[in-house]
Amino acid sequence: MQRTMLTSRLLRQDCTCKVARSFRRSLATAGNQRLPKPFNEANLHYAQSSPERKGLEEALKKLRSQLPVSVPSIRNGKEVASSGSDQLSQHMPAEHANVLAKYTAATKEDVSAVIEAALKAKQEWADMPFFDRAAIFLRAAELVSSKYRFEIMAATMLGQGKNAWQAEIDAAAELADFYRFNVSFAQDIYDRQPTINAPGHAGRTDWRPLEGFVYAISPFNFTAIGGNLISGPALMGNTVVWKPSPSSVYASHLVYKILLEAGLPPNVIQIVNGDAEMITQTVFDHPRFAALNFTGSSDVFRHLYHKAAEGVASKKYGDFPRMVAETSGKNFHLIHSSADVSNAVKHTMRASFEYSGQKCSACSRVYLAKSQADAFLTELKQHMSETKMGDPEDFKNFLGPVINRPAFDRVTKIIKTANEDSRLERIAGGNYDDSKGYYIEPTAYVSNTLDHHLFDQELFGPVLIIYVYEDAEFESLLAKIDAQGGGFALTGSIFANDPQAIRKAENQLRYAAGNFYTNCKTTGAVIGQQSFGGARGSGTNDKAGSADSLRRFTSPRTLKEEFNRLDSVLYPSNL
Ligand SMILES: NC(=O)c1ccc[n+]([C@@H]2O[C@H](COP(=O)([O-])OP(=O)(O)OC[C@H]3O[C@@H](n4cnc5c(N)ncnc54)[C@H](O)[C@@H]3O)[C@@H](O)[C@H]2O)c1
Ligand SMILES: N[C@@H](CCC=O)C(=O)O
Repeated sequence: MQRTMLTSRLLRQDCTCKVARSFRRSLATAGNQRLPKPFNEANLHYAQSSPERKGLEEALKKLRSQLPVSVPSIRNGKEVASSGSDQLSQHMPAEHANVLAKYTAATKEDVSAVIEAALKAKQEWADMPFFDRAAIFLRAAELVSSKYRFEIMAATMLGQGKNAWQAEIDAAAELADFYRFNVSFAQDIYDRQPTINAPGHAGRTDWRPLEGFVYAISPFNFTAIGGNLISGPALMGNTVVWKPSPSSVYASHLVYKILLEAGLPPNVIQIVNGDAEMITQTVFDHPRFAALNFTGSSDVFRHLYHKAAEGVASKKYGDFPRMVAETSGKNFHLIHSSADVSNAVKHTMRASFEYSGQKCSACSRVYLAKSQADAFLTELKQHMSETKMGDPEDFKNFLGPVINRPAFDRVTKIIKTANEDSRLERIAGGNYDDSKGYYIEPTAYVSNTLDHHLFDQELFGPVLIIYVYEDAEFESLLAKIDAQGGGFALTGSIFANDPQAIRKAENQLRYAAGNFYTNCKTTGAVIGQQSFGGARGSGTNDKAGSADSLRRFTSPRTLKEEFNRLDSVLYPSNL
């Protein structure tokens, strides 16, 4: 009897608590909520004896002491230990004999189960108030920029071969920026509501998530890009299946772990590693495949577009899947006769050789005015001979290795062929060494002709090709710059002090770059300041780091309600 009374008291209490909780929730959600204004994470500088350098060194030491780390698969929010014969490894580009991480390849059955789990998780996630969804990503931004800053940077340095500065601007700052700014971009979209209603009418827009699941595929070269490809669609209420690059498995796992710690419910985002073709085929065979969010090379995207188009043609999918992609570039610096040469050289050094040219935005073709050529080339050669290359953990090194064996073989083959090419004069670099890591010297050639295939090929390594033009040919050159570049149109810069030259370049190169810069380099777009992406062969130009990109992961529903009744079938003109 006593027990029954106690139980019913507890039940009543529980009930009261639930009511109180739901009352609090309804109080908390009454009124329009304004999320905090986003801000760019301030960069730490890692100067000698700085606390951040010490913190990073400790994180690197700790990670080294744990190698190889085991990356578990996470299913239903729980870790499944790596095991069995389907084990794969992520090697370190600076020490290719060493394994950074071991992980398990997903089977076809795993991928199917992950898709079903994503579809199951979807309703509850989409129903969660936006404020609560956003709070998870804002919390994650804080975890990235504080508790996990050095850990995720260390993973990016050892795994993807970035030095401290490159890891800082990517895995710490840009990742936190993506989370904070995406929240504000999502808010902008939800705020888009009809502003005009006829008397007695009310209209609304319901920014629905897509009907189905989103598939995200990320490249190796930016830890932050993976974080963005998944967080944008998820913020808009979608669930996401994520296939990271095999060369960034460990850093991607940390990105995911941080999101789970920040409160992301199980299965809202799930990682599948392994055979890219099989995983993608399994995804594309599913009728609820709703969107691809891809960053990587143009050729891979073309292949994926083709596959998805086959599914569209055979009416496999409920919706026309959204295809969102940021891909390759063949980016240019155009140096005008009025340019500040020394400034142009320094920007070119950074744009072409930072992170060994492995940025989609890297400058890999330069058009140089003849009157500036001596000064430009002399200073460029000097910087190239002084620049230090080596272990990314050594803070003095400006550039490190390229990512893996295929990248090393591809770029060194380009160099070997170029070294033999009588149309090209090698002005610096040209050596390479893969005895320990995949190291390629910063290399530059001056071409005596504009009609060289190196002006049309994405190199994705520390190799630059330069053409010296007659100052008087500036205007006719613009058409050539526009026409070459391998059909890509990602980033480009003009260096000039003559406003007419800047205006002409800006106008005539309107479609040659999605991000066009004046007197600064082609790399280094900052989230919230320069949204990023290009058209032509460089992608769908939905602009990473903008509301436009998040908008692609919604399917708006228009609602209208009338408050008056209709009194007649006939129009006034019928009477
Ligand atoms: N425009 C941008 O914002 C941007 C940013 C970063 C990188 N990139 C581009 O990415 C490339 C470098 O990155 P990468 O080497 O990781 O590119 P990649 O195209 O080789 O790989 C990108 C992703 O696609 C996957 N993939 C490869 N083949 C596949 C297939 N057949 N089916 C399904 N998935 C497949 C990879 O596993 C990886 O996850 C460069 O071309 C660079 O310009 C572009
Ligand atoms: N958004 C980066 C490039 C990302 C591609 O690799 C930049 O602007 O440099």
